[in-house]
Amino acid sequence: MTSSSQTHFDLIVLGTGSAGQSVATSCREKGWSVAIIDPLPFGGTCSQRGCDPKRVLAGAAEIIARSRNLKGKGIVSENALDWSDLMAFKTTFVEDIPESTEEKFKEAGIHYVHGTASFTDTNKIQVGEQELTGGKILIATGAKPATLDIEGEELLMNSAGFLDLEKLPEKIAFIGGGYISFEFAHIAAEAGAEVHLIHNNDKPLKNFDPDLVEALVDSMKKLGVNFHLNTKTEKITQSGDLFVLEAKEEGKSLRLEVGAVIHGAGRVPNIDELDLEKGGVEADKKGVTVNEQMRSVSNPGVYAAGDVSGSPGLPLTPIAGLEARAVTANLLNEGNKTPNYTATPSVVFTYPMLASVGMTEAQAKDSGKDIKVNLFDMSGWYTYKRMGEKHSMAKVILDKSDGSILGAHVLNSNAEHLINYFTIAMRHGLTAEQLGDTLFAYPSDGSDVQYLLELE
Ligand SMILES: Cc1cc2nc3c(=O)[nH]c(=O)nc-3n(C[C@H](O)[C@H](O)[C@H](O)COP(=O)(O)OP(=O)(O)OC[C@H]3O[C@@H](n4cnc5c(N)ncnc54)[C@H](O)[C@@H]3O)c2cc1C
Ligand SMILES: NC(=O)c1ccc[n+]([C@@H]2O[C@H](COP(=O)([O-])OP(=O)(O)OC[C@H]3O[C@@H](n4cnc5c(N)ncnc54)[C@H](O)[C@@H]3O)[C@@H](O)[C@H]2O)c1
Repeated sequence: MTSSSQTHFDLIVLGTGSAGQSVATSCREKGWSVAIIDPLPFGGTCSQRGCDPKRVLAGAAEIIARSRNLKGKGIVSENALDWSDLMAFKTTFVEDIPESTEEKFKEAGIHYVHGTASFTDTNKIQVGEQELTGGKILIATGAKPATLDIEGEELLMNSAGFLDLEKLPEKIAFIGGGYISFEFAHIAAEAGAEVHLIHNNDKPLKNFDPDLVEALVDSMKKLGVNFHLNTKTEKITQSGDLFVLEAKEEGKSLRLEVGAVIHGAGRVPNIDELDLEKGGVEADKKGVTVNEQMRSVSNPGVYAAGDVSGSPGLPLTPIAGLEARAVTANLLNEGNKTPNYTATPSVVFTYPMLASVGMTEAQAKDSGKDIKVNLFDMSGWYTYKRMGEKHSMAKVILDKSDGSILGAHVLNSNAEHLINYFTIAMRHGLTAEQLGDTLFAYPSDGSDVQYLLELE
């Protein structure tokens, strides 16, 4: 580790998440002196408070759903989730991360500081009592739950709180109809809670295909999730151990008494504490304003990557990695690397899973291209029938002029795999004919792909 008296570094990194760690370690490997700062236990959101612990819980919920689908078709046992065992299992994935991340920094000779960083000048960072100067500075401070302007908002539990719940409340409400609420609502419902999902308009999961979202909502309603669309939460109060949520659902009063109200209503770039003005760093509500090389448009010594960057990339882990790799290349070679966002896949880890890559049908229609839309209910197809899946759909959008694949949208147990096949094809320019001509093992999810790609 570098001496604690050192105050100048070739690079100062703010944030130890996917983006920050990647740039810090790569630059250090090339001999740069690097400092990294974070106020929270090192390791960032995805591994400790996001994707990874979430998927451990979702994986168990998936087993329950899968066995229910085959009940009476060979499966007899009534499966059930034990929340505290599941949480203990989840903890095994996250508990070592802060220490192992810190150890990694130590071994690499990266100077690390626990604390909240802020700019004091264009190349100066204050953290606690220390002031550090950086040849270059990377802002990789991620995102945080948006402020909702609801009376009693301080009573909301955020996503990290849900992932740490020691006991699952019997009744639980989620505000927002996006990724977090859908994924957590599914887990909570499979674990036996009464679940309410409150969304402020009639389009939950607004960036996904509406036909497939409708089918997912139908599937979750059958599981017992209560959807409150076009609903405005007005007030949250506490009454003993319970929380009272008062809302207007399509003009009518809604009152819910629940054990927890979870914030799933959007995340915003984490910039409020950075004093960006002192650093001469421009930002807006999308995050730090960067050019195509991820460099601040107002301070050439500053870069941003991941959820905090105001780039066109979605706030997802693979994008944090992609942007970090571009920043590293530009720092090390003073080069001109721009992240290639072509075909960014995204999955909502419910069961069935909902996945998407490329254009939606509406975007493809607006593009003026000559398109073919292949929409299939696949629930009767062998792959899904043998697993007793009632909700299985795919929509693939093709460009008739050159046979290229413009978008793919899938709802079923294999959506995470199918979307990756489409992503490979779209990112590397394979046409529908070429993807359809690929040999996939039979019988597998891949062997269905050819039937989704008909151009005539
Ligand atoms: C519940 C949940 C589930 C998710 N699931 C998925 C998923 O399944 N798939 C997927 O692709 N994405 C998922 N995401 C999104 C994914 O976690 C993020 O896109 C990714 O973690 C962003 O990485 P990052 O490095 O930009 O930021 P982060 O990992 O958030 O790291 C930012 C770090 O900066 C630190 N920081 C903040 N302020 C300061 C400061 N002033 N000074 C120094 N450090 C600071 C923070 O403490 C944090 O550790 C999920 C997110 C959530 C919340
Ligand atoms: N599987 C994944 O990849 C995954 C999972 C979780 C989170 N994430 C990332 O985290 C980000 C944040 O997730 P999220 O689910 O909080 O946000 P989101 O942007 O996906 O959805 C939030 C929804 O809440 C609604 N909303 C906003 N204010 C509301 C209010 N007062 N009442 C009711 N509804 C309201 C909005 O209309 C919006 O559709 C995502 O954009 C995503 O990038 C990804």
